[in-house]
Amino acid sequence: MEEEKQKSISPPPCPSTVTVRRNPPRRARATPYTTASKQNQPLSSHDVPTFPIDEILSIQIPQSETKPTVPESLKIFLRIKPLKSLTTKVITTNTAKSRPRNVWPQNPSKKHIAKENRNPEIAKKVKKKEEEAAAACIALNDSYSVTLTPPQALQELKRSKTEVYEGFSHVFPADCSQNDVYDKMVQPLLEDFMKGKSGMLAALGPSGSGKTHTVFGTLKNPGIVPITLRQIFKKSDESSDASVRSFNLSIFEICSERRKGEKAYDLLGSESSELSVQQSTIRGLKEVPIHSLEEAESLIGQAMLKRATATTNSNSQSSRSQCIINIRASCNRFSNETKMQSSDAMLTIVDLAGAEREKRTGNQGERLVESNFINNTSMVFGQCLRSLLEYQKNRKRGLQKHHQNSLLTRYLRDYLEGKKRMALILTVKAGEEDYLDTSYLLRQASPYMKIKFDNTEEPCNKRQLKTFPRAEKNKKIKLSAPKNSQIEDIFHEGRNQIAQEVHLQGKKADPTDRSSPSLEHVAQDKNKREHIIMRNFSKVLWNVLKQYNEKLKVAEGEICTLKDSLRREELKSLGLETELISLKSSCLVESCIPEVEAVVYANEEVSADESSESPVPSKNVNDDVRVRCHLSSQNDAEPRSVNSEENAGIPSATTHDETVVTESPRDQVKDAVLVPCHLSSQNDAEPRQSISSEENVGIPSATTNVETEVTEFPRDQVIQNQDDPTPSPEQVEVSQDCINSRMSNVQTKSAISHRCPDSEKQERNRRLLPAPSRSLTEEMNDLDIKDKPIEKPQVKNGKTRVQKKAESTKVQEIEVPNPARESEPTSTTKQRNGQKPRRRLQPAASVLLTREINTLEIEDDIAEPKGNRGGKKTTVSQPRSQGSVTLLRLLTDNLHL
Ligand SMILES: Nc1ncnc2c1ncn2[C@@H]1O[C@H](COP(=O)(O)OP(=O)(O)OP(=O)(O)O)[C@@H](O)[C@H]1O
Repeated sequence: MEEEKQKSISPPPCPSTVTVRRNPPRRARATPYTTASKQNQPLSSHDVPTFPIDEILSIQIPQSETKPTVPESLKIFLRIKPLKSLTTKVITTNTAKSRPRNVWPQNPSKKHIAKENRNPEIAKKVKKKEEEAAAACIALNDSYSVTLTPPQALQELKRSKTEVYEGFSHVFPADCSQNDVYDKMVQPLLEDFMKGKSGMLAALGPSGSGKTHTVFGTLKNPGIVPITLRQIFKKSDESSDASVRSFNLSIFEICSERRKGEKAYDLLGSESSELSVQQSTIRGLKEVPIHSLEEAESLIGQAMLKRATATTNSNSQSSRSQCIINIRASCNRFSNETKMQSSDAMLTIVDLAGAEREKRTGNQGERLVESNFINNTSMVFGQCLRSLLEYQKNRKRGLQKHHQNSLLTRYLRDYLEGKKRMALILTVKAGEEDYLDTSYLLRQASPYMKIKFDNTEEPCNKRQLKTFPRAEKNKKIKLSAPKNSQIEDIFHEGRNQIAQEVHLQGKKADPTDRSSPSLEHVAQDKNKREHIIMRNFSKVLWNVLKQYNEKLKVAEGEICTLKDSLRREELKSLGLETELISLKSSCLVESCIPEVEAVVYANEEVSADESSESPVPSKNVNDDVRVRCHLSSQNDAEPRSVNSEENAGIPSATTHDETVVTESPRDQVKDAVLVPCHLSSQNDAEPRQSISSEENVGIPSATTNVETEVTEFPRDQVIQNQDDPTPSPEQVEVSQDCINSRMSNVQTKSAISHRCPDSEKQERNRRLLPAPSRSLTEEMNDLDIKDKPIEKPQVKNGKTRVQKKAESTKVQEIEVPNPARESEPTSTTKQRNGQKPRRRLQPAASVLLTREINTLEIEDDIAEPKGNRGGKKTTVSQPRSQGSVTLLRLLTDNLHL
């Protein structure tokens, strides 16, 4: 136990071997202490040196100065043009003839000026006058501020006072050289440009203030463009990386043409070098590669000769256009000097046309139009800068899009939105007469100094991106439903677009061109665009299908409508046919008065024999009565002559009789009474000795509807008809026979109402009965035949349901609309709701038949409601035997009644 305790307390023994890690080699700097200890004795855990904290703390680390990054402000320079008096007066005193100004190439008159200036006397005079003149308008305070003094006249009027403008990046006095301007203003921009940063420099000022002189200069006194080019090539020569950069020069101008708006012309192109302008993109601009200064200067001279100039009161060679000079530096490979992959950079120098006052310039006509365009462009340019300033003060307001109002500002959009660095040089004239122009410019432009470039983007090759606006092309695909041919067009257009893009991208995807997108990016873009095109195509297809679906629905609706109209037309034609038949019949009747015209609607089951055997009641018809008789009968055939098998299931006949009685207006014929008589009879079997009860029972023997109608008829026709010996038509005979025969058999009424439409039944409510019928009615009245309510058999699903009545006698429904006949016995007629009494007429044979049937003690009956026009119903119950009921059921089932 003690040994174990000692082991646990004592430290572990040192290993015999030490592994030295050699990869990666980490060797601390040897200190005197460690080297000494190493030399003397080996290391042990007790000899570990203490951490040299005091030594470390004693080391003084130089504090790095972290300056807060101040956003760069817009640099505004001011250049004061030498007084006009200085040059002109000197010229006038020393030269007899004034020569026109010529900016490029150099004006030779200036040589004389320089020569005269060498004369000390003259120089003194000039200097004195220059100082006097300068004091009159603008005075240089220091390199960054000026004092503007109004002329004496304006001071007296107290309309204006002396103002101090300060904060300029630099103020160039009148006697400054072009090189001074370059050094102070252009040099910093050029350095950035050579590092791959784009920049813009613009000259602003009233007409004749020296913008063009500052930008282009003269041959002997070159401006910032020639000096810049010189410096570019000088730097390229000095730099070891000169071979990796190439420069291109492009110059174009924007001017206005009457009624044509703004136009852009390439000043390095051929004569007809109008450029196409699309939004902020100028297409077709010629970029000339420049390899030497001479080449560049030659191109500048060429462009200046092409530029639109004109003589005005302010300037003998006044620029009438906005001139833009682009120097593009493209980097071919990785730059050792900048240690970064440079991209294309653009240095843009703009010589704006000077704002003009109409009074001063005296412009008219074309010059005035130009002047308006120039002033407008200057105004828009200023608006853009002001709105940028306001936006930077209060970013919630948003940047107003003034740049859209002119082509120049559209082109310079990135600069005017503060995305790229730029510098402005204001050129002013110092004469008293120039006070207003100078004051206006300084007041307008001095606030621009507060514009910051804190959000400048890294230089990007926007021009290249603009060359193929993909988004715009995609927008052209309409999502509305086009026609079929349009779909194909869109599809092919999309395909062509993809092919075109791929072709262009393939061209751009040159491995030597670092600014072009990679091949992978191109492929992704292609897939994306293809996906968008296909999606749009499917949308279009879907819309077209929807349209066709709607059209199909409309077509179906039209088909239904046409079918309906066809059905209606068919019904109409049927109605017309029926009318024609009735007209024909009426014509026949009229010609045969007092003939009786009867139309018999008989079923196929009506046997001809039965009809022929019926007695002819023609003589019973009143002479002056026209009778239209529709007989519908249903009979179960003659029981004696037909065997049981034949009778079974065969409805004998259904007869509808409709008799129209026309009454003479003179005589008011008493016999001719308008008696709508509706007789429905149904008789089952005849005497049972000849037919078995099972076979015959239930067969509806007959249904007879008799309509009798009495109408007025001319007397003449009646007489004529009386005289007419023409016998009654066969229809009448048949109908009368049927009436007689059926009435003789009618004790019950078959309720096969579904064979006759309700309308027909209603029409048959009014019937005219002939004289025999009336007598029959009287006789039947004597027999105390009681009317029973007829229950209409309910037809459901094509089947007839026969309701049995306990008590039934016969069916008779007689309407007596003629009040003259009310006095006749109508005891058996049930009057309802105070309606007109009806008279029932039956032939004599029916009385006998009734008597016979009464003796048969028929138990069952089949009720059939007989509605009339007044909605009255008379029910008649008929007793039926068991057999007849069964037979009737069989018949109805087989015939689908
Ligand atoms: N700093 C200067 N030193 C000497 N001459 C100057 C200077 N500035 C301008 N000039 C002369 O003034 C005249 C008008 O100058 P310039 O044509 O450059 O004015 P501008 O502002 O371009 O006028 P515009 O807007 O009408 O074109 C020219 O003859 C030019 O040589």
